[in-house]
Amino acid sequence: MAKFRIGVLDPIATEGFDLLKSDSNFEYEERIGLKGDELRKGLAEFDGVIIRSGVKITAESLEGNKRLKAIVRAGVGTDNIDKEAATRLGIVVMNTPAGNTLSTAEHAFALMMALSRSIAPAYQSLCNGKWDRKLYMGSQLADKTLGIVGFGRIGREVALRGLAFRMRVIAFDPFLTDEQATKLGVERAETVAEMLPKVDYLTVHTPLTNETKHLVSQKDLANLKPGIRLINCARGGIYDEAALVEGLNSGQIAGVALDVFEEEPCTDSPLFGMPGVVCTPHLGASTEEAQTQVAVEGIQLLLNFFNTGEIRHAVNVAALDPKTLEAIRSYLDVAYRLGLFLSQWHGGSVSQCTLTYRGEVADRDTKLLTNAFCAGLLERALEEDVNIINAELLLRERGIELNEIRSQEMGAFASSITVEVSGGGRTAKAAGTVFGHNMPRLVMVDDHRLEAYIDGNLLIFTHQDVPGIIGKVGTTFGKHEVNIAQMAVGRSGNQPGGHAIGVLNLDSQPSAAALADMQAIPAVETVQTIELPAAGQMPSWLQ
Ligand SMILES: NC(=O)C1=CN([C@@H]2O[C@H](COP(=O)(O)OP(=O)(O)OC[C@H]3O[C@@H](n4cnc5c(N)ncnc54)[C@H](O)[C@@H]3O)[C@@H](O)[C@H]2O)C=CC1
Ligand SMILES: O=C(O)C(=O)COP(=O)(O)O
Repeated sequence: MAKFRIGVLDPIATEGFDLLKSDSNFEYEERIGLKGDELRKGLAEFDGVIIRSGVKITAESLEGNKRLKAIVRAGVGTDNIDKEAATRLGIVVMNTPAGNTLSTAEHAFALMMALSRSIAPAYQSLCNGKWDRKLYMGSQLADKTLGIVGFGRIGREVALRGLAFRMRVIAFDPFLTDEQATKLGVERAETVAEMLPKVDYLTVHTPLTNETKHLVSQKDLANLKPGIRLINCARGGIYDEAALVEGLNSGQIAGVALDVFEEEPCTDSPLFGMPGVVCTPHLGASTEEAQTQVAVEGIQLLLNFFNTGEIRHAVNVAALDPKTLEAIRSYLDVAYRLGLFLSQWHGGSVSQCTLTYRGEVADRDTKLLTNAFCAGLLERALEEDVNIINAELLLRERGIELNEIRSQEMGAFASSITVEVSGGGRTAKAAGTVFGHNMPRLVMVDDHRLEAYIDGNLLIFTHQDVPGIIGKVGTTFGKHEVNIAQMAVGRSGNQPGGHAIGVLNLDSQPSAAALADMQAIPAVETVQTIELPAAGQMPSWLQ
């Protein structure tokens, strides 16, 4: 078997390389600093890549990529990855959310202390041969108020350190409750604006979003407590850098410490060299401990993904651990086959799909099952590869409405998936289940209950439920030397004499002449072939 090829596109710790080398299913190449066309070509040579904040994976760099299946961010922020473009191509994006939490919290705190005691300029003045003790009069942290915006992993660790330094801590995060705040010994603010006039230090620990961009801008300057010190160890752009310069010049702001910048790398800024400013080049996660942890965790994510299909810490798809995958693999297969079946049985343009999960399967991760169905439904229609990562997005992008219903009621089977697709004035319906451990079955077509294999060459014929039909069908295919492996018939409402449907599993594809003879049988109304993968044959993303 060919080895999985991994690209290491930003520097990672040696422990990560050691882990990669220990698995013989993998080979890797280090390619640091790729950009533009070089990056696009490079990305197409790998099955998986691991990155940090250096390389920018844009939509252009992924264009036409048919090989890449996984991008791992050895760290937290995935803002340097165009996740929508990755999702559209069916590439899973995963990160290592906790490996650098402590180091980053410590760095934010280090910056805060450096600001309060003018550590950097005092040392610089010593280096310049001066002994200036008066100029560097500091400010004590104890009894000061620390404002924290973003109370996730890092924000909470910063709070603990603030409390240890006997600071009063006020936090704002839309997910922070009063109860949690009380338990952690902090006060909860309702808004950032409410916090600004109260805090002596403000530190931000959120991603950069539309809501957090320029969270402190020129219009907020007058609302800041005079003499405030601002720290950003999260993402550049959360503070408006121009407003910081203005606030420092007017004296409203006493100090600014930045580890991150609107444009990175940033080697030139009006802030650099201003009194009261200390900056570092994105060093929050740069400790041996954090780098070892994120490199090992990140490589492990890649090994597990390619070896077992496990999806962990994904930012663009639901998680899927090996146990769950094993438990629902057969249902993923049924859902995928129902999609393939219905795209052909409906035959027209679909505008709405409703999936109903009944029985035990309703307690499973139905989002993944729905994705598998979408992959089947789209597979024959689209040029691009469809899998459980991109299928739902591609479906919704085509304006197709998707509904999910879950019911614990079992119906005729312990578990079943029923799907109704409609569009262009036609509605088609099918249901599937799994017999035993891994025998997928089609148990309903439109309103006809039956029990048919859902693999290989299917032939579906609707007919009037009159005696002799089955014999005639058998004779017709015998004449054309097409072997019928299996036949299932379902009646509408299970009453004799009405409309019925027959599903044949054929050993080979019937010729046009065989189909014409079939259509010529009196009482046969419609005849349609449907192509499905052979039993046990699954798409690569399901193996
Ligand atoms: N400087 C560096 O080297 C590093 C920077 N980071 C950055 O630090 C930031 C925080 O990381 P973690 O704490 O690990 O993430 P996290 O996901 O644990 O926490 C983020 C918190 O921000 C909150 N949030 C989101 N929007 C908000 C808003 N509009 N207002 C207030 N709160 C909001 C969320 O509810 C969440 O609690 C991320 O941007 C990450 O990329 C992380 C590691 C290293
Ligand atoms: O984890 C994060 O979000 C970081 O910003 C750390 O960036 P880095 O991996 O040190 O380039």
